[in-house]
Amino acid sequence: MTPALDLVDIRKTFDGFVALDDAHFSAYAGEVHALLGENGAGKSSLMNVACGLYTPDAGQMLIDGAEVSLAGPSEASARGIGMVHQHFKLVKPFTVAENILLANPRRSFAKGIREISDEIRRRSDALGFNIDPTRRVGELSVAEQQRTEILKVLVGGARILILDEPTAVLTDQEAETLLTTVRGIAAQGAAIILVTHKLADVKKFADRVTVMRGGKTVATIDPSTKTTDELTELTVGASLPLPARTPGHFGRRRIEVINLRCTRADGHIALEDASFYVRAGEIYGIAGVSGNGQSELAEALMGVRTPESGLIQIEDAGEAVSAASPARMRALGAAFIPADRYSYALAGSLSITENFAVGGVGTGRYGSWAHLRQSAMKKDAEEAIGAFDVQGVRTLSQKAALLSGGNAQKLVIAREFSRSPNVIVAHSPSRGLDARATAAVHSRLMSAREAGAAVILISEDLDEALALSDRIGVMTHGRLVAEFDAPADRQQVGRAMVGHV
Ligand SMILES: Nc1ncnc2c1ncn2[C@@H]1O[C@H](COP(=O)(O)OP(=O)(O)OP(=O)(O)O)[C@@H](O)[C@H]1O
Repeated sequence: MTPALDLVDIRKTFDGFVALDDAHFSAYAGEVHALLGENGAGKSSLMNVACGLYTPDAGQMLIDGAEVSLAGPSEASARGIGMVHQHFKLVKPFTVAENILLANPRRSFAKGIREISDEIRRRSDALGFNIDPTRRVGELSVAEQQRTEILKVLVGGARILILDEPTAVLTDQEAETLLTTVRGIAAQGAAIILVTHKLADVKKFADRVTVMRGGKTVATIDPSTKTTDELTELTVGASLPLPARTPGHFGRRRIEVINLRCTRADGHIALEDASFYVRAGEIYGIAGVSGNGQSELAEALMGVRTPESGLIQIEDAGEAVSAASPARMRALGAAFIPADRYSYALAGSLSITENFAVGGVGTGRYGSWAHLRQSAMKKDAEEAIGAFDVQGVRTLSQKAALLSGGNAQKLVIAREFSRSPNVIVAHSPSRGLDARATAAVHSRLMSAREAGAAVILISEDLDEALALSDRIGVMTHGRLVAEFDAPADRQQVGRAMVGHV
């Protein structure tokens, strides 16, 4: 059989840095082929070659056995290659239908917005996506935006579908549904490439897996022949368990959220009467199917969304801070790890040093705004990058946007933890991280808890929430419907997440 997509000896360098070193990869129609590798291994770069975003320095690309040289992403799309990127490429003020129109001009202009909206509804229903084509993308949760991206490439007629970490933001149930759907799409003749860090998904849903390390392909195997530990070892070395739970020593209530209410721009109530507190030395997990108010809660806590009513109180602040700016929240000792790091945590066009030091500028640590002490900024950034193992940093003046997804997240985490915060709001903090980096983030959260910080962990990964949290609140439809003390029963929490309390 001829592969639908065949990448042979692909080499790609960036300013002399070798990101892909004779990498190879092939995918057949009808298969789900997973691509594994640690953060910075070259997975996204290889797939960016496949979808016409990067031109390789050397190597061959074949579609259905015929060599092609893609002029750009639109040629890739015309040849049936569709990629859903880790960081979405949607226009937030536009509706779902407008975004899909924009991405598929040749198909959709002939059809018009009404027909495209009908097609989106039909496909969305068939896939169980529940996406309304008339909603603005900026009002959608991260998971809903991802479903929109998948619909976008399917409407575009993709038959070689590249999904870059599609389950990173989904709950078990959502991930299971999505991957089952994806298997169905493969069974109908598409080649599915699944870039992921989730080994359980690879074992359950992939027919083959290719592992990359340092820009090279190290193996292509049948995942059912390996255990999860063996796959981890092949990817990042020895497997790393979650940190052992130490008994909690809880202090006073450090942050309290009282009757918070937020309404989305479309009039939907996103948060209703949300109330909870977190004590010093405690991790409070918020579990829930994404799109149930978690993003709005995180935004309100970060100070980027003004609640309609309710309070957020931080101990010792002497004031309720429900409408405080992010700067004020930070001045009160809060640190933020948002789910959407490129919208809220990093300025991609600024350098690594600038992104790292920005939080400290207001404190006077780096001199005044007019006379910034660049050397001190660089020194701190360099130390943090070493301590947090941010890889792929060629120079500190390199733009943050050029880091791989996982390493960009590590940069955010390095900056936020370096301030010894007393309140931490972490939303899907291990999203896109490989096993080693995930373990490092988990142990950082545990150490912050031991140092007396109050941690709010909003996570769509139930295992992560269960392993780390001292108490877990479950959100559905914008309300906290149940609360469990550790050790919480997985089944019970799962039932509460789908509305059976
Ligand atoms: N446009 C670019 N310019 C400069 N360097 C780049 C560019 N794209 C990727 N790189 C570098 O190439 C290396 C491989 O990155 P890539 O994004 O392919 O890794 P990845 O395996 O997808 O990682 P992750 O799991 O973190 O997403 C990284 O060191 C990254 O910084």
